[in-house]
Amino acid sequence: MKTLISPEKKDWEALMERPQADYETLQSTVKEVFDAVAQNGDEALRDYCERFDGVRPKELLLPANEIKRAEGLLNESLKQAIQQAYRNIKAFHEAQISGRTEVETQTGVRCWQEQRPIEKVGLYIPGGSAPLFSTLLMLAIPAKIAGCKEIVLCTPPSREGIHPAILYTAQLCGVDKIATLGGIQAIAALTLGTESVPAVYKLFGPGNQYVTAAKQYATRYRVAIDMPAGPSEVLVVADQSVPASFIAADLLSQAEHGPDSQVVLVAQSEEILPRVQEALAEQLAVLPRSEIARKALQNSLAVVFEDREVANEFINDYAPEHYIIMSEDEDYFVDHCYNAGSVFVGTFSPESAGDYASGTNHTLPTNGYAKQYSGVHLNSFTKAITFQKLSEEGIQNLGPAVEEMALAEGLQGHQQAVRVRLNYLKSKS
Ligand SMILES: NC(=O)c1ccc[n+]([C@@H]2O[C@H](COP(=O)([O-])OP(=O)(O)OC[C@H]3O[C@@H](n4cnc5c(N)ncnc54)[C@H](O)[C@@H]3O)[C@@H](O)[C@H]2O)c1
Ligand SMILES: N[C@H](CO)Cc1c[nH]c[nH+]1
Ligand SMILES: [Zn+2]
Repeated sequence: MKTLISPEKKDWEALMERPQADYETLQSTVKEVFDAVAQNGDEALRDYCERFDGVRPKELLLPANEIKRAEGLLNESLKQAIQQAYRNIKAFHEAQISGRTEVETQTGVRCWQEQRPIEKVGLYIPGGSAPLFSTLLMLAIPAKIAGCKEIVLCTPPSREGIHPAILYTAQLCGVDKIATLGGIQAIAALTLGTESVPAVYKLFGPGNQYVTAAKQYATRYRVAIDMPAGPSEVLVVADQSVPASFIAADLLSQAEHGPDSQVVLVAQSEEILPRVQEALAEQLAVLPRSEIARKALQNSLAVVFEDREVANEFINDYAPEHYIIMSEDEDYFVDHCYNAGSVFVGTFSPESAGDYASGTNHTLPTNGYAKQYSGVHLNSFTKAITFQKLSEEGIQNLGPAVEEMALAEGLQGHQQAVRVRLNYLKSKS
């Protein structure tokens, strides 16, 4: 980890940079795959599966009996854990159901807004380096609560097929359309539609830089995306009261996701650093994914700011995907947090709790996009539609103002739509 003591503000921008693959190479690969899928459908999907994942699936959509079979392959304690997570995530997302907003803006003019589901959605479940069945809970549960009609799931195939925990979770959530597709080709299939894979209206889910670039590219085809949810990251702010082993474990929990993950420690005192370095070394020595985590740590950062206001400004500028606050200044940092995907407050709130089972969603904006995007939530799966109904009295009350404004914009057709009604009502009375 690169260590800096009170870096000056002019140097912050460089510190905010996340590890990035070469943009031009990414874009040209994404375009190549989209063009091929547009032209050759399923056949192109099989070709790219073979090239990027080393398998050529015969059936791109999994048959229902294979999905059912997974239940028998999972041990009981894992099933219980998944069910516990399911209940918490469902409870938290059900609580987000927002009713209809209705206002009579003036007499006879009634306006209301309701959430209606996005009918067709595509869920991407990462599976390149770990089978993230937890992501399936995070996406399928709110999609179901929202009432989405068609839910299509894509996840990368391996020689052993799809991991049984992904299939079990899909069945638990009531998702039965599963395509064995990963990476750019999965996103292209869900965007363009092929013989086997239906096109959807909105794409959800995290992924590596290929997946994220493909989702951003997909928006040119009239498909929406949840947000750029790329390589995982965490920022921990800590003071000297926190056990170094907690800080190290939290940093490693995200560093182990991939070599392009980034973790940041904002220490409120320099004295913390050697203790954290020691704890990191100790924990890395026994971490099965230590090679990946070590690479991520090379792109990572420890900064010291003794002044909590400066620390807070740095944190909001960095806009972390996950933000862990372990400090006696907890209330200050919570109250002054403006840019973060999800916040973990206090010494006993490890980020892993939110990754799996506390109830919040783990599909979150990375790479500084927490400045403008929220993580996935229930209304990511809905659209707010507005309605209005004007009574005779309502059009009489509102009409003259609309006419006046339409004329001032030089739009007589608009004025006419009001005038014919007002004339009609006048002739009736
Ligand atoms: N932000 C979030 O909310 C969030 C949540 C969970 C996971 N994540 C991140 O998701 C990522 C998962 O990545 P992953 O790689 O394990 O799985 P993945 O499923 O995202 O990507 C695997 C796919 O990448 C494609 N690919 C690999 N190398 C390629 C190449 N050279 N050219 C073209 N395509 C290639 C392959 O098709 C493969 O199927 C991690 O970075 C993790 O940190 C983020
Ligand atoms: N930390 C990831 C989000 O960035 C989510 C995850 C799934 N499994 C483990 N972690
Ligand atoms: Zn994680």
